[in-house]
Amino acid sequence: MAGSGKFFVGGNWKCNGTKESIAKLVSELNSAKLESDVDVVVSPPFVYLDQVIGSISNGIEVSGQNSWIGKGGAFTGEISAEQLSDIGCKWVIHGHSERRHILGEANDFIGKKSAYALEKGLGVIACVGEKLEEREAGKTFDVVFEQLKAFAEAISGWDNVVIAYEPVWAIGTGKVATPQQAQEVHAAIRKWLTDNASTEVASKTRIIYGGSVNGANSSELAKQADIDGFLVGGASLKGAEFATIINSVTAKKVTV
Ligand SMILES: O=C[C@H](O)COP(=O)(O)O
Repeated sequence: MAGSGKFFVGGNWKCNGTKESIAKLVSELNSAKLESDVDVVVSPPFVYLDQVIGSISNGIEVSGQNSWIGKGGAFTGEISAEQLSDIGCKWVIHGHSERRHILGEANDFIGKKSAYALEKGLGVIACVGEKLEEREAGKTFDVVFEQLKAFAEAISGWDNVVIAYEPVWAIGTGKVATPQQAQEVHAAIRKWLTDNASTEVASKTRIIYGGSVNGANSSELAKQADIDGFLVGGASLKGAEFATIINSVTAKKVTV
């Protein structure tokens, strides 16, 4: 079963940029010619969210890169879902491998954060993906399903959730998963959704790929039946290249 949701492309700017470089990137994105049938979301560092929200156009929405597990208060260094919403963010990224593996965020903690953000009206980009040693040990599906289960146990439904499959070995390494490797896991995630949620959820939920996506490989990846878009890191910092990735939806239209 292929996905039926609108193509979705996220740009995760991670901990990059200055006021000046971000103004330039936003201006490139505002003037880019983008296909209309794509949901486009960019995720700047927290300190630049307001700048981007106040200047971005072209139908592009804005996401936080993280949010706190519950209501705000005495949690130094954290940002609450309410605060993201208050300044005009529509989305938040949870479960990114850099937070799982560098900052030690655990499955159940991530699931709870997502549940809270969804309750507060944000869409969640829910990231899953295996490390190289897990892939080599034949554990890719076990790891990914365990991560999905933690989201499923915490949230009350998959509406407003986009699942990002990001194999850790492909992130920022230039080592992209082949279209077949990505398709295999995306199809397995969709089957998991059929078995653990419903056929309708499986069909509607966007499953996007992340890990060294660029303007040269996005079309081949987009042609895969179960790849409904991308979560892009490095290449989303270049306006023209990010536009090429967004517009790779045209490769999808030819094949479906
Ligand atoms: O969130 C985005 C991913 O971590 C991919 O990053 P990358 O495109 O730089 O490999």
